[in-house]
Amino acid sequence: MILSVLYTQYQPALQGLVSMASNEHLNLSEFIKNVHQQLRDDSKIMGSEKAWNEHIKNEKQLQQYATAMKQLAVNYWDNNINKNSKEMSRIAWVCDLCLDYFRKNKLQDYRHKEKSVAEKINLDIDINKQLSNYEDEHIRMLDVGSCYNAFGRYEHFHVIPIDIAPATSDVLKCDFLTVNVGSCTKMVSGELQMLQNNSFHIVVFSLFLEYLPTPEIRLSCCQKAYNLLLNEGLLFIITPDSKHVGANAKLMKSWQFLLAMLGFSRIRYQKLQHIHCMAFRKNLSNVTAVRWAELHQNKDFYKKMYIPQDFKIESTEPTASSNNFIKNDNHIYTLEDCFNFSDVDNFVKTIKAFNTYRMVAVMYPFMAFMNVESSRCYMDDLYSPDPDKCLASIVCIKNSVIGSNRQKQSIIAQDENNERLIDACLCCLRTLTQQSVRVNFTGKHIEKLLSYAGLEENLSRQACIAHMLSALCRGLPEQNLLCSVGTQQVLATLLNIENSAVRLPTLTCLAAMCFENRNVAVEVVNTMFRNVESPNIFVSLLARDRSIETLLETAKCLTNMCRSGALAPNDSMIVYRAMPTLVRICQSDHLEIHRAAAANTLAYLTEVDSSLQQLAALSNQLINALNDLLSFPTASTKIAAFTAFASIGANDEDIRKRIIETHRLIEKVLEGLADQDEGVRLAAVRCLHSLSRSVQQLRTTFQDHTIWRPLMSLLSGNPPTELLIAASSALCNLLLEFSPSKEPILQQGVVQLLATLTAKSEPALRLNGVWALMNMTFQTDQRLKSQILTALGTDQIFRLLADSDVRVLMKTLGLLRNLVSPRNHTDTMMALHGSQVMQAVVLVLEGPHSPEVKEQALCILGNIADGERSKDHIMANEDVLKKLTDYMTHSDSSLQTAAIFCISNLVRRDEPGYAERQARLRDMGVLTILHQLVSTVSDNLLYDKLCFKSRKANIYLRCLLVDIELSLD
Ligand SMILES: C[S@@+](CC[C@H](N)C(=O)[O-])C[C@H]1O[C@@H](n2cnc3c(N)ncnc32)[C@H](O)[C@@H]1O
Repeated sequence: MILSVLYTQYQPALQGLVSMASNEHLNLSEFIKNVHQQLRDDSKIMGSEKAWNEHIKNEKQLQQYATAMKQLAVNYWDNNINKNSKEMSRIAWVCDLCLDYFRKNKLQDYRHKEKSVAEKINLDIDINKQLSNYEDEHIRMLDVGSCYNAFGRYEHFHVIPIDIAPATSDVLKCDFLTVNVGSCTKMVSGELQMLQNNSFHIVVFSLFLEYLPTPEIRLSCCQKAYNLLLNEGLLFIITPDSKHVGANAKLMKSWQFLLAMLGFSRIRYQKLQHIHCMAFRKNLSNVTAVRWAELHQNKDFYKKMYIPQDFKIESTEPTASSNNFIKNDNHIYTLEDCFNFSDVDNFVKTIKAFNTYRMVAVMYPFMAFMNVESSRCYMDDLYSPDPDKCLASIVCIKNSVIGSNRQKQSIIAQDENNERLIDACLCCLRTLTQQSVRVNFTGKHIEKLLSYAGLEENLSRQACIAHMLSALCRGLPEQNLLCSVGTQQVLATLLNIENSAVRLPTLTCLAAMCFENRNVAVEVVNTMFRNVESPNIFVSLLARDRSIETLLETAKCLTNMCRSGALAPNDSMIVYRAMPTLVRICQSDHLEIHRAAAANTLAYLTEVDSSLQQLAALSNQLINALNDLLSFPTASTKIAAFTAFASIGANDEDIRKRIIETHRLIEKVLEGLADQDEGVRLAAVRCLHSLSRSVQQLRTTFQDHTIWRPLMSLLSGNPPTELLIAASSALCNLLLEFSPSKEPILQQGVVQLLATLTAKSEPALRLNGVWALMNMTFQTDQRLKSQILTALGTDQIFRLLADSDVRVLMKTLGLLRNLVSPRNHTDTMMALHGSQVMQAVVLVLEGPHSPEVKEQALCILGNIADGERSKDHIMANEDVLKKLTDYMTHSDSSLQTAAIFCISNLVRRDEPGYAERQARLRDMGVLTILHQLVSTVSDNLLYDKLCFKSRKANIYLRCLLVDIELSLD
C-alpha cells in the first residue's frame, strides 16, 4: 500500500522487472522518475522548448541519470530476468519479434494484409516500395535513448545507439528532438547531427517517450521515426505501466489511433506485468493506416499522445480533487498559508516562480464556491496557456478569498470532506518552499505544518512536510525557528517510520538544522523518542542493510553534529559508525553519485581534526578509492575527491606523502588545475594547497612537476576571488625559503602580484599577499628585501598595520621583523628603511592591540637593538626607550621578556658605544628595574614565568649578566 501511494507511475513499472527489489534499486528509480517529473514541471512553467534547452545543458544531471539508468538496467533488470519466470525483458521482446518479422517471414503476412485492405479501397500499392532482400540484409536498428546499448550484443542487428547522455562509449551522442533527417548520416564534433531518411529497418523507443515532457514532442518523435524507417520497417515502443492491462487502455488505444494517422499500423501489442510493448509497422502506403484511424475516429480517443503521468499533479503526492472543499476555520488557515505573503509584489513573484499547473489544481476547488458570475472571466483565464493571464486570475481569486468571511462561510457550508484539499495545499506549499523565493514562515505556521506530520497522518503528508522543512532550513534564523517550535521532536518520531520517502527528507532536514549551529545540534542530540536518544536512532540507521541514501544522510547528520560541536570528534558514533560508513561508501563497488556524496561528507567531517584525518587514512583503501574517483569525467565527483584529499592531508606529513605517491595523483591535480569547470579548478588548488604543507614534497614532487607554473598562470589570469584565495594560499608555501620553486616564481614578477593582493578588499587576499611576502623575506638577500619594501610602498605598509584583520597585521610585523634580521642585514636595512620601521613599531606599540601583537613589535625592536649601528635608531628615540623600560615591568610576561631581550642587546658589552648606552639606560632607571627583577628570582612564580620557555630562560640569564655589568660600571 505504501509503495502504491508513493511510487505510482514509473517506479513500479521498472521495479516490476526484478524479482528482488532493494532499497538502492528503489532509490535509483526514484531519481529517474524525479528527472522526468522535473522536466514536465519546468515545461509547464517556462515552455517545453526552453525547459528542454535548460535540461540539455545540465550535464551533471544528465550524467547522473545515465549512470543511474545503466546501473538499474544492468544490475537489477537484466540480471534478474529468470529464465523460468513468466516475466520477459523488453529487450528480448523486441528481439523475438524482429526475428519473427524479418527472418521468419512474418513480414509477408503483414504485407498481404495491407494489400488486401488496399484492394478494398481500390488503392494501388506500388510494389517497388516493398522491402527487398530483407532476409539477407543486416537488420539496421536505430535505438533512440539507448543509454547503454542493450541491443549491441545481438549479432542480428547493426545497431546505431543514440542518446543525449551516453552511459557507454559505444553510444553516439545525439539529441533526437533536434537531429536533422536528411540524405545522409553526419557526425560533427563527435555528435550525430543528421540521420539518413528511409534507412532503418527498426527504430526503438524503449522507455524513451515518457522522458519527453509534452504529448506534442512525443508525437513529433514518432513522426521522425516514420521518416527514418524504410517502408515496412518497425517502430517499437516500450512504455512503463504497473497497472493492469485495462487501466490505461484508452491511452494505448489513443496512441494506436495517433500513430495510424501518421501511417503506422500496430502489429503487436502485449501488456507485460509492468510494461506495454508495442510494434508499429510503417505501411507501404500511409493511406491504409489512416483508413483504420478514420474508421475508429468516433471512438473516445485522446487527440494527443498523453502518458499517465500527464494526468497527475505530481506522482508521489496527494492530488487535489475538484469536489472537495474546506471544512472549518482551522483548515482555511492552512489554505491561507498558500497566500499568506506580506505584500502583493512578493506574492506575484512567488507565483511566477511557481508551477502554475499545480496552482491551478490547488485553486480548482475554489471555483465551486466563488461568486460564479463575477468571477467567470478570470476563472476561464485560470486555464489560459498564457502564464500572465493565469497569474492575474490567481491574484483575483486570492483577493476575493482573503479576508472575506462570506466566502469562508460559503466554503464551510458546502464542505463535506476537505482532506484532499489540505493535501493539495501542502503540495503547493512544498513547491513554494522549494523555489528559490523565500517564503516567510512564522513559528505558528511551522507548528501547523508539524501538526500534519504526526504518526497518525499518512506517509505522503509526512514526506511532504519533511521535504518542506528541509527546504525551509536555509540558515541560522530558520534553524533556530524550527528548533524553537520543537521540530526536532517531530522529526525524531518520523525517523522511526520504515519508509525511505519519509525518512530521507527527515534526515536531510535534521542535518540542515545541525549545520554549524551548536545550540540546535545539542537540542537534536538530546531529543528522545520512546526513551531512545536521537543519536542512537542514527546508529541504528547506519546498519549495513540500510539503503545507501539512508547511510549517507545519517552519516551527514552525525557529521554536522560533530562539526557544530554537539558531538566530540572522538565520540564512538563518529569514530566507529559514521566514519567507517563514509569510507566504505567511497569504495568502487558503489555508484559514482554515492561515492562522491560520501567523499564530500568525509571531507567536511575530517577537515579540522587530525585524529579523524588519521583514522580516515588508516589504510590505503580510502586514498585509492578517492584517486579512482578522480578518473570520472563528472565535475562534482572530481570536486568531492579533491576536497577529501585536501581534508585528510591537512595536518599529517605521512598522509600527504601517501596521497602524493598514489598512482598518477599529481598528474590528476595538474589536470584539475586546467579543468574547464571552475569548481574543479578550485578544488584542485585547495588539494594542492593542503599537499604543499609538506616540506619534503615541496622539495621533490612539487619541483619535479613544476607545479608553480600552472599555479602562477592561474593567479595571473584574473581568476574569481575564491580561486585567487586558494591559489595564493598554495603560493605562500611554494615561496618558503627552502622551496626550490621560490626562484623561478620570483622570475615571474611575483613580488608585484603579491603587493597588489595586499591592497584587495577581501581580507583573505590581503593576508595571503602579505604572508607570502613575509615568507619571501625570511633569510633572503637584501636586494629582494628592498625590492619587496619598494613594491609595497610606505603607505601600504601603514595601511596594513592598521588592518581590521589582526592576522594581516601580525604578518606585516613578521615581514618587518624578517627585514631587519639576521644580524648581518640589520644595519644595512635600517640604514635604508630605518625611519619607516621605527614609525611602524611605535604605531603598533601605541595602538589598542593585544599583547601578542605588541610582543611582535617589541621583537622587531630586539632585532634592531642587535645590529651594530642600528641600535642608534632606538637610542635616539626617547619615546621608544621609555616604552621599553615600561614594558620591563609589564604584567604580561611575554611583553616583559621581549623588552628585557631588547635592553640586553642594547647594553651588550664590547660593542662600540656600549658604555654610553649603559649609562643612558641606567639614568632611565633600567638598573633599578633589573635589580627588582633579580630580587624576585626567589619568587617561584616569577621565576617560573621567566624560565617557562628555554628562550625566556636565556634572556633571564642574560639579564642577570647585564645587571652585574651595569653594577660594575
Ligand atoms: C529511461 S532511459 C531508457 C534507456 C534504454 N532505452 C532502456 O530501455 O533501458 C531513457 C533514455 O533516453 C535518453 N533520451 C532522452 N531524451 C532523448 C533525446 N531527445 N535524444 C536522445 N536520447 C534521449 C535519456 O538520456 C535516457 O538515457
